[in-house]
Amino acid sequence: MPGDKSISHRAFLFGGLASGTTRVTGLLEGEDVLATGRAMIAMGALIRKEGQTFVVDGVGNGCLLEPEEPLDFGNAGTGARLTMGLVGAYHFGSTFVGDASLSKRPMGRVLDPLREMGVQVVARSKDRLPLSIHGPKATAPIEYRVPMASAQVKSAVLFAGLNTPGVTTVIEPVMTRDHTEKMLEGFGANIEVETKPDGSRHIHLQGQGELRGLSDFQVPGDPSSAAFPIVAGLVVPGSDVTIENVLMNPTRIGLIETLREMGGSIEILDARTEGGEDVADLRIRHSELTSVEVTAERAPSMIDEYPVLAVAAAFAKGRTVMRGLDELRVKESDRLSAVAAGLAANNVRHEEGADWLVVEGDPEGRGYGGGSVVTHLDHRIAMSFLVLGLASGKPVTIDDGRMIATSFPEFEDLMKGLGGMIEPIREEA
Ligand SMILES: O=C(O)C1=C[C@@H](OP(=O)(O)O)[C@@H](O)[C@H](O)C1
Ligand SMILES: C=C(OP(=O)(O)O)C(=O)O
Repeated sequence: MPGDKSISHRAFLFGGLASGTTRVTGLLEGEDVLATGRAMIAMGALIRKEGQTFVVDGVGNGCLLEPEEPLDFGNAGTGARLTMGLVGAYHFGSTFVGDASLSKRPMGRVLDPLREMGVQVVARSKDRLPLSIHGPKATAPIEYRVPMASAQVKSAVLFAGLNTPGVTTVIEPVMTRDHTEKMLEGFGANIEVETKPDGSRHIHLQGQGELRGLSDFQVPGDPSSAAFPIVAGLVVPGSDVTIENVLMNPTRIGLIETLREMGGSIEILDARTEGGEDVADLRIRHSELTSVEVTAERAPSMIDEYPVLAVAAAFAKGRTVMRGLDELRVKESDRLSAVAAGLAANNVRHEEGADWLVVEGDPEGRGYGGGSVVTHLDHRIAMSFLVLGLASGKPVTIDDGRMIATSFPEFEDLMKGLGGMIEPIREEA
């Protein structure tokens, strides 16, 4: 599996900021993560590759350099938002640009807390890219309650807190992926996490402390990428697939839990801890799936996996109901409507609501396929519908597969290696 995308972004950010050298293995070499690496280089970090290891020489906390050119984050929401937090606490200017998809996504969710800390923002319209930010002489520490379930917002405020005097506190009402907190601790930051009786988490970070590079940082395989061969293995008759080295952090395994509840045969082999994270190998066998109701509480632990869950649901007996999907509307595409449109184009019965989706499955799927899916520059829409095509009666076509390289550059080869028929139709130059 390619390295986890969330952890890979953070490996460049923390490694580039720490003093000393961080050696990272297993990093995802996808376009999104590489954009974050380039941004850190533009601000003074040195990054080189030795064999399979990325060697990152950091600048030291508080010592980033002003970037001379706009920082281009391409398709990468995580990279752009976390870096905005990071540079917001520096008394210099930086400009953020991105592709057509990223330029439509809301940035106000990270800019609002940064403004509270004293950061100036100049955006052409409604806090969308392209935009420029400039930090004050010293940012003011804040206590910030994250208004939506978002690890990116939580992390952006914590990154800003790193170069802010005093204690920055982030309160998250529901737990989201905890990679930033874990890595802050690993890199030596002074951080304390309290879980309150109501389940909310209060994260306190003492600013301006030293971060130290890590001599051996390993990025485990990405469960959000593993989701595609997992669902393919469950829905394609005759499959028996083993996927090695998958991150099993409890904040990331909602899809695996849901598919097991649907009757999916997913065996957890050799569960172990590596570099402070739970990791396992997974054996997946073709299964008869049954519909389930997926509650809104599960959304944060599988937020990027709903498009491919919808594909699994298409082959499950009964009506699968998924609730609490409002955040899907602000991803690389409006994923809720992109999924609904892709299902409609390929004869899968479904209903779309403001923040819910119902998929009515057909385990045989003979009538499925034949449609063309509009991906809207969204890698997960592209990969999900290619998986639908693997088990459908007729082929499924996607309009553009190039974005797959943002998170899973090996996708086509890996799926073909498993026996999947994926044919690129490339236009002659
Ligand atoms: O923090 C992260 O690495 C991510 C958080 C999630 O976004 P939100 O914070 O917007 O939920 C997720 O969708 C994204 O792919 C990666
Ligand atoms: C939402 C995603 O990424 P990002 O927000 O980093 O663009 C994703 O990878 O599914």
